[in-house]
This record gives sequence, C-alpha cells and structure tokens, in this order.
Amino acid sequence: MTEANRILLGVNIDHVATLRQARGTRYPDPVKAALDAEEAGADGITVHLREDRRHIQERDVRLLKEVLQTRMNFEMGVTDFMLDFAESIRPEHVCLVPETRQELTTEGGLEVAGQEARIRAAVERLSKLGCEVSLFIDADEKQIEAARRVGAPAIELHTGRYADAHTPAEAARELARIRDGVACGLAHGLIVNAGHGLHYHNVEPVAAIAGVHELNIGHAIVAHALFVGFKGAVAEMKQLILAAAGRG
Ligand SMILES: CC(=O)[C@@H](O)[C@H](O)COP(=O)(O)O
Ligand SMILES: NCC(=O)COP(=O)(O)O
Repeated sequence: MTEANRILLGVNIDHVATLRQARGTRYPDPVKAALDAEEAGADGITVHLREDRRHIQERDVRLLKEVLQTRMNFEMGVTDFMLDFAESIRPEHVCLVPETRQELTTEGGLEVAGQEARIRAAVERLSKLGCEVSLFIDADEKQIEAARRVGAPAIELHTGRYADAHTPAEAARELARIRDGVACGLAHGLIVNAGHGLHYHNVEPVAAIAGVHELNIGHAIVAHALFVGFKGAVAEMKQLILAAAGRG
C-alpha cells in the first residue's frame, strides 16, 4: 500500500454510550470500546459531545484523553461552552459540526460560507491550542472554499445523503458529488476526510476515492459489534476500507 492510497479509520464510539445512557448504567463503557478499537486497528477515536448529552458525557472525554494510545477526534458544535471545554481537554483533532437538539442525527453540513467570521474565530482559537481543526461540511464547492478561507486545515465531507440514497441512481449521484468534493478539497490544499452513515455494504466506493485521508465510522461498527464483538467489528471494517483503497 502506497502513501497515496493509504486510508485511516476513525472509530466513533458515541453509540456505545447511547446504550449506557438508555438505562443510566455504568456499562457498556465507551472507554473500553475505544481501547478495543485501538487494539483492532483503529487509527483514531471519534466522540461527539452533544449539547443534549444523549450519549457521550464530559467524563468520557476526560477519561479518553488520559488513556487513548492513538488520538482523539472531538466533534463539537460551535458554542462558547464547547470551545471552553475543548480548551480544557486539548484533543489532537477537533471537528466542528452543526447541531440541533431535535435532530435524530447530524442532518447536514456546517454552514461555513454564511458565518465565516464566527467559524474563523473558533478555528483560530482551537489551532492555537495545537488542535488540528476540521469542518464537517457537505460536498459543496462553496462550503469547501469557505473552509479554506477560514483557515481550517481539514474538512470532513458528510456522506449521509449517499448513505440514505433510496435508489442506485441516487447513490451514484451522491457518490459523484463526494468524489468532486474530495477533488475540490485537495485542489485547495485541504486534508479531506469523510463520514456519516457509512456501513459494511456502502463503504467501499467511498474508501476507493483517491485522496480520502480518513473515514469516521460509528453506528454501523457498534451495531455489528453486538454480533461479532467490538474488536472483530473494527477489524472487519478496517480490512474492508484498506482493500477498497488499494483498488481505488
Ligand atoms: C457529526 C457526526 O456525523 C457524528 O457525530 C455522528 O453524527 C454521530 O453522532 P449522532 O448519531 O449523535 O449524530
Ligand atoms: N463524523 C461521522 C462519524 O463520526 C460517524 O458517523 P456514524 O457512522 O455514526 O453515522
């Protein structure tokens, strides 16, 4: 595998915490899931501290920062509280995401073009702490150009519309949009990651796009882990994306 088709897997462990929060128990522990994921080949661990705390809690983030062997990708909304919290944690990576309380999951990309001053201030503040900042955006040229203008070194393209496509033709259109977004991001000198809604049956075409640096995948891995265990689920996904990237 050459550097050009190397691809990283960030494992999102939010939904281990979803199961714990459903009963207010101490288990299952997302910290244990993170350590298992690392042993199975995860290149990083992603967590999203939602404003409504439906899954990951502040304590999880603090503990993870202490014990991770790889690196944390901390997803957060652009709020004063989250910026202060990130400052206290200093994650290696921070991904700025849009967030609304009622949504079932992250519905669209961050609007960067319409609020450049606010996003630039957040990027600057986090970058000064040593965090590599990425912006979770739709594969839209306008947003990608805005991401570059506000000084983010990386973007994560939202793959949710591809994952939710109802027909093969729709999936093909969304995949082409992601492919164009990757090319556009690379042309602007950005690190290009992708994620959301990716699973064992739809991930390969995305992993095969040349230039994608990292895929962040959570829900599908946590779900598969129920049947094969966490390490097995991570290893299977890693194998799948490496093989696809090798073909890409
Ligand atoms: C921003 C993003 O794509 C992930 O955080 C993902 O949304 C997992 O968290 P939720 O399922 O709570 O949206
Ligand atoms: N940023 C996307 C992510 O972390 C994982 O999303 P999902 O696989 O849980 O949909």
